[in-house]
Amino acid sequence: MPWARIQLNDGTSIPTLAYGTGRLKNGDSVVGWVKQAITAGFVHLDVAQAYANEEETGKAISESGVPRESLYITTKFSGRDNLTILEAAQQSIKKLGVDHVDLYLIHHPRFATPDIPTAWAQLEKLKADGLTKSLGVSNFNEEELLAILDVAKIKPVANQIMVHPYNLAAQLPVFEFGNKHGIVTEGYSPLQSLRSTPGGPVDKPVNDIAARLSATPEQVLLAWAKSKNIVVITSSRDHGRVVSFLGAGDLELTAEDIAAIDEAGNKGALWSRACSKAGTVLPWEEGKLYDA
Ligand SMILES: NC(=O)C1=CN([C@@H]2O[C@H](COP(=O)(O)OP(=O)(O)OC[C@H]3O[C@@H](n4cnc5c(N)ncnc54)[C@H](OP(=O)(O)O)[C@@H]3O)[C@@H](O)[C@H]2O)C=CC1
Repeated sequence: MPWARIQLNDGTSIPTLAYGTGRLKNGDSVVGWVKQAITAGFVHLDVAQAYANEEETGKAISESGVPRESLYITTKFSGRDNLTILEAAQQSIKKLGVDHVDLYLIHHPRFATPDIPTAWAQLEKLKADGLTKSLGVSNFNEEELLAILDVAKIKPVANQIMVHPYNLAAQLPVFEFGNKHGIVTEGYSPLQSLRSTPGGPVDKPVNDIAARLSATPEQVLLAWAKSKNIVVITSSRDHGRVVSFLGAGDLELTAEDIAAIDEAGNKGALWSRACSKAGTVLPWEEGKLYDA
């Protein structure tokens, strides 16, 4: 099954692969990178006020020639420029050159000011005013999600959190809480192990599976994330990678493949924690990735 869409609790659906603009800097190049992703076939764009490239993303959307209604656009309130949630959403929409976004997230609970219930009520107003189709959050834990569910007239559809093999176990409680309450998990930084921890325990199963399936390690990691029934949020400036990420939706990992990556990820996380307690730094630990 290629990258499909999954149903959200408000009756809309979301494409399960997204192209994120978080690492895209340098003005004009951003337009080219985002356009390249849209032209290759990415239909879901993940942007944020904090990434400071909504305008370039908007330009890429318009230059791509792909109709707005074929795209799924997420942006986030990141507490920048002393704007209220309403002002920030209006500004983002204007910069993106659209009349509404598909999903609006609170980027981090620390931006839910003065408190989570008040911020959530402001998000609900955005939906009532037609500025966004769906509402969600990012980097929220179970307690913070509960603070919304306790008051929500409209439930969050998604919680965007970091998901890669080394932190899956640490993220499972919030992931399962989401499942229980109909909140889809979006997983960002699926390629973290390749980027910042080369040589870690996950590499061997990932490389073995990639060789067997004539795939790249990146594709295997994306297929692994997909197997968890989450929305996968990745990115690349490289045309070949962009195309290969789209193709990763067709990779068929076996239950054994998935279990081997899970196991190596857990082992890596545990090993990392034990070593950091003992004061040893492993080569693949550089970058302090293990947010577990
Ligand atoms: N809500 C939140 O708080 C956060 C949300 N996000 C969202 O998720 C998106 C994706 O996050 P990101 O961490 O970039 O996702 P990934 O883990 O998928 O990493 C993508 C990056 O990895 C690089 N890469 C790919 N393959 C390799 C390799 N083999 N070796 C080294 N580097 C490689 C790519 O570089 P290249 O361009 O050269 O191909 C690209 O910059 C962000 O853009 C943002 O939209 C991210 C972080 C936090």
